[in-house]
Amino acid sequence: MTTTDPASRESWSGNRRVATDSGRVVRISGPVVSATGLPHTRLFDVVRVGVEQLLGEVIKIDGDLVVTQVFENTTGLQVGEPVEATGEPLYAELGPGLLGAILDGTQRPLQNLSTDGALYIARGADPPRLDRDLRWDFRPAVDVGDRVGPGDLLGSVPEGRAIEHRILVPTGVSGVVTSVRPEPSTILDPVVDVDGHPVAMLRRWPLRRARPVANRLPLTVPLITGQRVLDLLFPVARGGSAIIPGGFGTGKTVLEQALAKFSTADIVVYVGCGERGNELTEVLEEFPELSDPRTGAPLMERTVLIANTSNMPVAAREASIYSGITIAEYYRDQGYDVAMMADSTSRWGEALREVSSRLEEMPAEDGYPAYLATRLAGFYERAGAVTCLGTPERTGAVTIVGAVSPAGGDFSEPITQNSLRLAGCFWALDTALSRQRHFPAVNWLRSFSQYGLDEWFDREIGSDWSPLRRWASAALQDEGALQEVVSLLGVEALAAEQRITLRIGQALREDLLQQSSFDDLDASCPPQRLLAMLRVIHETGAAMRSAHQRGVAITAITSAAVLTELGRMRRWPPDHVDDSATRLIQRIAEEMSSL
Ligand SMILES: Nc1ncnc2c1ncn2[C@@H]1O[C@H](COP(=O)(O)OP(=O)(O)OP(=O)(O)O)[C@@H](O)[C@H]1O
Repeated sequence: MTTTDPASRESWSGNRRVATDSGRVVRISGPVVSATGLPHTRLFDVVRVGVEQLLGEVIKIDGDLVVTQVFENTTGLQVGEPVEATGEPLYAELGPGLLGAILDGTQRPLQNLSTDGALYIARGADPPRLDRDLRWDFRPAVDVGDRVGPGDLLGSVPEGRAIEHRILVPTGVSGVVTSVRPEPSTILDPVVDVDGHPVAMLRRWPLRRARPVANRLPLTVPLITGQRVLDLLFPVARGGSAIIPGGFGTGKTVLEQALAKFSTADIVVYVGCGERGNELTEVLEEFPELSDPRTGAPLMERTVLIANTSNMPVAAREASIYSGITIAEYYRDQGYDVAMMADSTSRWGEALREVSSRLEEMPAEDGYPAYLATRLAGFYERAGAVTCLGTPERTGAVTIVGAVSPAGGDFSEPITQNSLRLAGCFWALDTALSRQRHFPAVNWLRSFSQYGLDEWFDREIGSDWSPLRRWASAALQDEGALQEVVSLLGVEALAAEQRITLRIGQALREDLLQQSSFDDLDASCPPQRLLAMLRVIHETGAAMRSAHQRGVAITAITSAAVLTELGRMRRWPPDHVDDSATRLIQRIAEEMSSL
């Protein structure tokens, strides 16, 4: 067996928290703690700070002064207390047992949820990130004598009902399989020997480094979100990225949660970053109750929740983002389609700003550090659809959806602007729409998607998808322009043809784009149903125009009682949408011709 760097070996075989260096605290400024006496310590090495052994990470080295950010509350910490360096960067522990977990930013299991909405974990606690005692039914995929290399499939264990957890050969390991143990094993038990060296199921990956892949693939398949406004007008690619900027209360969290529940990803990693404790407790209480709309099994069986509330130390927000994306990459490498939701990336940016100001760095725009753009880019660039390393050949994807909370809903602020340049979709939430209770409050004039997915939709859903999508988009734009005229001059100023456009725009907005996340029947809409609804609205426009050409008065056309039927499309029985659409198109045509 060959291993590259033994210090970064991924195959874990025991707890080896060894202090390589030991110094003293000389300065404390909130989460930023400086120490001396750590001459061998490197940037981003993990440190244990104070007598309570608080978890931290080196973020700056200035001569013999080592500056760290501490992921736990530093209240009570005193100058002179010891600081130990471990000589290792921050790692994620990866292996069976991750799915269904509820973790803090540094991947510690969060067990105690209090009733007042706060989440507690004892300071300095260093529990195993994954259960060391649980036995998993390892099913080998290799035989003695097989030659294996990084990323090759060694075997799998069932994790929940939906996911087969694939155990891969760690990076840096290659050779011939010399023994296989097809038996119930803990994550630390060797399951395969390669050239006589044991390989267990647990992996350790540094959080800040993207994982190697064989190949990045073009993004040609959508991640179906179940949200009509997104799938129709601003679809996100599987392996792409999207941001949801929106002012206070515009529906970012509700939308992120809807995506976590209903998108077509195999696995969801949901990171609640710096949001209010009660909001996150709601998520933590609600998710375990939910069942997977696809399999009926508990949704948590394919979900990992990372919670980092606003009352937790700011530095841990960064760790929660990196933990989330590393877990997402881990399942991607197994060949899964993973979606990572981050709510909210602004709170991470604010944490960077706070730490940077305590470091007395030169601030850039709005007080954010000059490296804000690079940090955000490093995160969004970890999205992608890839051919994974190793055999059998498999593809996987990580799609990132990041909420952004600009103060006062002002999209010109640095986090929105920097994220906008990086993400392929911009789903702009609009305060005016949310005040009108138009949800999801995605503004169809300001949002965009850069992914060309028409070909997929035309092939897989219906060949009229892309023409109808273009028609709907143009109709909404035209209606927007006409609304301005109406607000100045009144509806009477419009020609009959324009009043039909106005009514069709209204149908698109109210009967198609609006979708309540709290309506069990309508919270998620498959694309086939969406297309059927769109066809009906399109045909309604045609029927109204032909009535107008026959000389029917415009007020009779736009106020025809049958138009209220459009509002009932969302209640169609799921199995008969095409029949329901055909019947409604016929009925509207008949009623329009009887006017
Ligand atoms: N898709 C939706 N369907 C129905 N109601 C919605 C939807 N989205 C948002 N709402 C309503 O808007 C409220 C606020 O939504 P949410 O908490 O997601 O906003 P937010 O942007 O995350 O807020 P904050 O800025 O506080 O983080 C919800 O409690 C709900 O009443």
